[in-house]
Amino acid sequence: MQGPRPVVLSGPSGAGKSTLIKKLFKDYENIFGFSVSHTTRQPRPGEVNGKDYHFVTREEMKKEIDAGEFLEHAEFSGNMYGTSKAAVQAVQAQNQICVLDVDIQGVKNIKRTDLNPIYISVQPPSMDVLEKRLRDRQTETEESLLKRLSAARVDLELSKEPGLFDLVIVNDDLEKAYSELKEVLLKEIQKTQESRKS
Ligand SMILES: Nc1nc2c(ncn2[C@@H]2O[C@H](COP(=O)(O)OP(=O)(O)O)[C@@H](O)[C@H]2O)c(=O)[nH]1
Ligand SMILES: Nc1ncnc2c1ncn2[C@@H]1O[C@H](COP(=O)(O)OP(=O)(O)O)[C@@H](O)[C@H]1O
Repeated sequence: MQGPRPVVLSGPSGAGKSTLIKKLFKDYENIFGFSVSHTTRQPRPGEVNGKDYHFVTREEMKKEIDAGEFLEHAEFSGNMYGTSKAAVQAVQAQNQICVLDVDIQGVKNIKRTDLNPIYISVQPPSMDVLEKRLRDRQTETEESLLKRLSAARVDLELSKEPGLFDLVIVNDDLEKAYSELKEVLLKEIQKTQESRKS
């Protein structure tokens, strides 16, 4: 039997993807599995290697890309990010719903694969709110923050392409955004819960 459909969450840095994913994983332990990406950026305080990301050097990552080990990869804000085939396979081997957090280039590149996920865009209510949330998060330098805001403008423009996403969630009120996310995933969640009983 085919396993559950994966889920791709995309949208500007600071839109709330990680927050929504963390809520989902807390409420549905064992139903979802995170596709742990590779990145060349530095870990933030609290981030765990192998859990949040595989933190690697540019050389290591390039070597693995050349060896054909990646499903997709992209350059974002001066760093490399990518989804290894192993990251997705590890989740699918557990028969869990695989959740991928990728930028818009990732969305476009995944469309060329046979992954067949549900594509969801998480968007901020406005650029001003996005800037405030990114500043309040206190993870970025001024330079990195400005790069992210400029990438966000491009992202929001490109996201308007008809048919690119199955659902756009505007993350104004967190609980409302989370309900919308759960609703679109309900069928896959139920299927996965059922398969656990048999
Ligand atoms: N294409 C691609 N983008 C990724 C991947 N992992 C993370 N990203 C994206 O890279 C961007 C920056 O991520 P990160 O540095 O964690 O910052 P944050 O989104 O502000 O928390 C976000 O848009 C992520 O969705 C990946 O494996 N592939
Ligand atoms: N609906 C919301 N209202 C207020 N703050 C939010 C909301 N959603 C997320 N945040 C906060 O905004 C910041 C960015 O969210 P985060 O999940 O890190 O975004 P992303 O993973 O998309 O980069 C975090 O500090 C988070 O706590």
